[in-house]
Amino acid sequence: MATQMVLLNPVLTLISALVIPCISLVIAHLGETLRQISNEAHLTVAKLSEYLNEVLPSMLFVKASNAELCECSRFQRLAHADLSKNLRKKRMKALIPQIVQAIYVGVLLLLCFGSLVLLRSFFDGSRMVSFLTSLFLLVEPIQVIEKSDAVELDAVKGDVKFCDISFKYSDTSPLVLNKLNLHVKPGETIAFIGPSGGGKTTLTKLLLRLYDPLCGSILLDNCDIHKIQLKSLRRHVGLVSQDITLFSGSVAENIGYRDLMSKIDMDWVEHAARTANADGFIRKLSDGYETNIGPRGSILSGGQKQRLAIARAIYQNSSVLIMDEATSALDSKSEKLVRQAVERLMENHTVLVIAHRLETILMADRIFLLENGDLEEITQTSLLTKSGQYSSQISNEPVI
Ligand SMILES: Nc1ncnc2c1ncn2[C@@H]1O[C@H](COP(=O)(O)OP(=O)(O)OP(=O)(O)O)[C@@H](O)[C@H]1O
Repeated sequence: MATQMVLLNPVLTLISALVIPCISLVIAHLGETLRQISNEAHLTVAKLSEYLNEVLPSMLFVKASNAELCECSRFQRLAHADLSKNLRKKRMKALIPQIVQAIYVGVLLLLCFGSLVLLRSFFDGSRMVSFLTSLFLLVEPIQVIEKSDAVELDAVKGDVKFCDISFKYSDTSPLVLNKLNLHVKPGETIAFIGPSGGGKTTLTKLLLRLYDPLCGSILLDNCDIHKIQLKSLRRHVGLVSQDITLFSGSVAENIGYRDLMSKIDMDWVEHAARTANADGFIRKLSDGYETNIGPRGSILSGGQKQRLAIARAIYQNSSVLIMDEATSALDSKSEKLVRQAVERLMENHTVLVIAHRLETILMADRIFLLENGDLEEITQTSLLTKSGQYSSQISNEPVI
């Protein structure tokens, strides 16, 4: 387009070349302003939800302390701050395309007018239209500031690479991870052990892109996770969390959580439950797979909850699984059923497990000690000889 413009009229092209960077600067400035406003809006909504999470479960205490009015006004203050920040964000979002378009139209009109007045003699109408069209097509891509080139991954083998990863939670806090490198091959199970606060959970949070590393990159099947659509990344990387998040709703809805907004595949739900050793107890519930398990799965035992969480991971069918091993005590029969389910899970997935039980650690292909931001591979033998040293994190007993 630029060549075409030079051929049509070099003088006007020169003028346009001066104008285009100015437009880019204005657009970049608007984008930066929007980013700042968005950040502020995220903060206010975070404060509001933090407040609600704290106060709603303490309602009994609030009432007993006659503090309803005080809490009501605190809520109103936070809600109002959130509302005004979000309205500002919406206004800015709506305004930016209008401003950009107004600038384009203004510049085009200026160019039309200038060329008519100054160059009428050697710049006819058709050449003029051709020039302006070329200019428009040239400038158009500048506008795509919000378009993402993130890719969607269809199938993933489960190859994960952490390359020179460093991370800290804030500018003032110390490094949690320090130039850490790890290559996990497809189908491998890696156990992470280490002292509390060593950074095991943080490492897995980076893989899920809950946080971005300070430097370094994480690759999934050799594709930088920054370049993968977040939705796609989290479809391929599943999480079985330690606190076992179950929701009020039917067993089927909890297992088929991934498809809650579409159609849950009941055959696949039952397959997942069978693989996770959960089918037996589910069928004994009053309504089988349609039984409502109550808030946070309150009608289920600890072991049943764990098997349901594993069934959900199997249903999700992610190639990579992050498992933060639950530490709650189970009786030996239940413990065996859970262990079997975990073993089956490990068969078909790349698994990164934050392990607390010695048995789980020994099931892994490789074991890594994460301490003071560094990762050190240790063999089973040295683990067993050193087990006294890690005894606060590892136990043969189900409880740490
Ligand atoms: N959201 C957060 N903001 C600030 N610091 C955090 C946050 N989460 C964790 N940390 C800090 O980062 C460090 C690593 O925490 P992390 O949860 O990754 O450790 P961990 O090895 O998983 O510990 P544990 O075995 O006790 O779960 C700790 O010092 C912790 O205090």
